[in-house]
Amino acid sequence: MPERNVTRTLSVETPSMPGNLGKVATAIGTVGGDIGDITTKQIGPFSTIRDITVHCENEEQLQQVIQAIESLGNGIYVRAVSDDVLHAHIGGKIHMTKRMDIRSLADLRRIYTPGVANVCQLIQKEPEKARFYTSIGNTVAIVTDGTAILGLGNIGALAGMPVMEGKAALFDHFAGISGVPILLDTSDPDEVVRTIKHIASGFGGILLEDIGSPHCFEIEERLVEELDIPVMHDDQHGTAVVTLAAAINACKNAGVDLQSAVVGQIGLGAAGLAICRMFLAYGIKQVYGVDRRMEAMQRLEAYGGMALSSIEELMQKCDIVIATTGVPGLIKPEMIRQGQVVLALSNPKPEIEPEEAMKAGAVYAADGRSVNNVLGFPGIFRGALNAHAKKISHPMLVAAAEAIAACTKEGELTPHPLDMRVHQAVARAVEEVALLEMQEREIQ
Ligand SMILES: NC(=O)c1ccc[n+]([C@@H]2O[C@H](COP(=O)([O-])OP(=O)(O)OC[C@H]3O[C@@H](n4cnc5c(N)ncnc54)[C@H](O)[C@@H]3O)[C@@H](O)[C@H]2O)c1
Ligand SMILES: O=C(O)C[C@H](O)C(=O)O
Ligand SMILES: [Mg+2]
Repeated sequence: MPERNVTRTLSVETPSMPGNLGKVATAIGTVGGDIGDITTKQIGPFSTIRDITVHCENEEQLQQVIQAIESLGNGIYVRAVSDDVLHAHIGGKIHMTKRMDIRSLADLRRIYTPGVANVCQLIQKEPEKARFYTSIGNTVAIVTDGTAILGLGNIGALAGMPVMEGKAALFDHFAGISGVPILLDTSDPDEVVRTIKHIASGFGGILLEDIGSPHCFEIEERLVEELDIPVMHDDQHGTAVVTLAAAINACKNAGVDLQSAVVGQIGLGAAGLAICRMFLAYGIKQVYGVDRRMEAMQRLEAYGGMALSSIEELMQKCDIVIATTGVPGLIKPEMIRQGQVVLALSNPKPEIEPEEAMKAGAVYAADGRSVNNVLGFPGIFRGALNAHAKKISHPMLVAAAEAIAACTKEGELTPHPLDMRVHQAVARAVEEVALLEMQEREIQ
């Protein structure tokens, strides 16, 4: 099945006569369009209007679909073409809402002045009570500087807002956490760290999102060190957790020992380097990497990985290949080695389509839609917030990866992202490890 990146809803008018819908459907299929939903909007004595959702490989094919319908003639034509994805974004995807009714003046005085003043003074005297009497303990800032929005590059924080709103929607849905997008107009580590520290008291945690490398490393390290709430760069550790889960399952399914597998990472930016560090810390001995930037390769070597000089060499050498470069089509089918596991994780388009990799001989192949950090970050923060953890430690991340792996159906690499049990299992596993770590620290 070819990749279908363009989805549009066509408003199609036909004379109200049996057979016309069939003609339209055949016209769409003849040029390769794939029909999704069909909704009848209006049936009149003379004409019928239907919304037909069509998935196409590209814009060119969409135009062919429209032409094919129009060329049917006899009163059949396309009235309008609309973009459902764009439509779904009108007004944004999130909204902050109240948690109680405001029906009477008594309600008003209880939740607002004068009642609220007492609560303020209580928190002034005992700041730790803010976690109990405000939403802070359940609110996470989703912070971006817009420098690595998906694989679209440095498009700015404002253009990245739809992604941040998406992450906030996922936080709410999968973990009941309020995510608040924060857009920064600076990438300077000093300024980013200073800004986040100035706003941190209003949040129970900080999720750094789509902040490019190498400045993301310094920003995260400093914030983890200087703040006493969980801070995690999703593109680094959220991705590493889910990739480790996929690798655990790939090896289990193939009857291979993960620790002795040869792993290759193409692209050693935020996601790629964190994946290598996670794999090395998990005990995998041979982790190779390539990047077009020398300093990224040096960073890999500093963590115990091995740099290679070309993608071709890496593809020859490795049993499991992971790519996070943001470059669609970077892996050519002829580079695939028989029996390889290929995880091409760049969004919105992978380095190679999974179907193409499988056709070329891969034993397992996945892209960034199925191996996606959505499986990790909601549960990781839920667990950390539940435990009142001050940091997200490596063992907490490993526990998350193992929980994701354990929730996966036999023969697959990752679980279904909409399966609530996965997010609950991740939260439980992370909370347990966090509480254990806190107990151990108290004993010492
Ligand atoms: N599936 C997921 O959950 C997930 C999570 C995070 C990131 N990603 C994807 O990974 C990609 C990278 O994200 P990032 O945050 O790591 O960005 P980044 O900018 O930090 O890293 C990209 C790295 O790829 C390298 N690179 C680019 N082109 C290359 C080439 N031709 N050959 C070798 N190296 C090359 C760059 O030098 C850089 O080091 C994006 O497309 C993003 O969508 C996916
Ligand atoms: O946003 C996603 O879908 C995953 C990831 O955070 C990315 O940047 O690609
Ligand atoms: Mg991201």
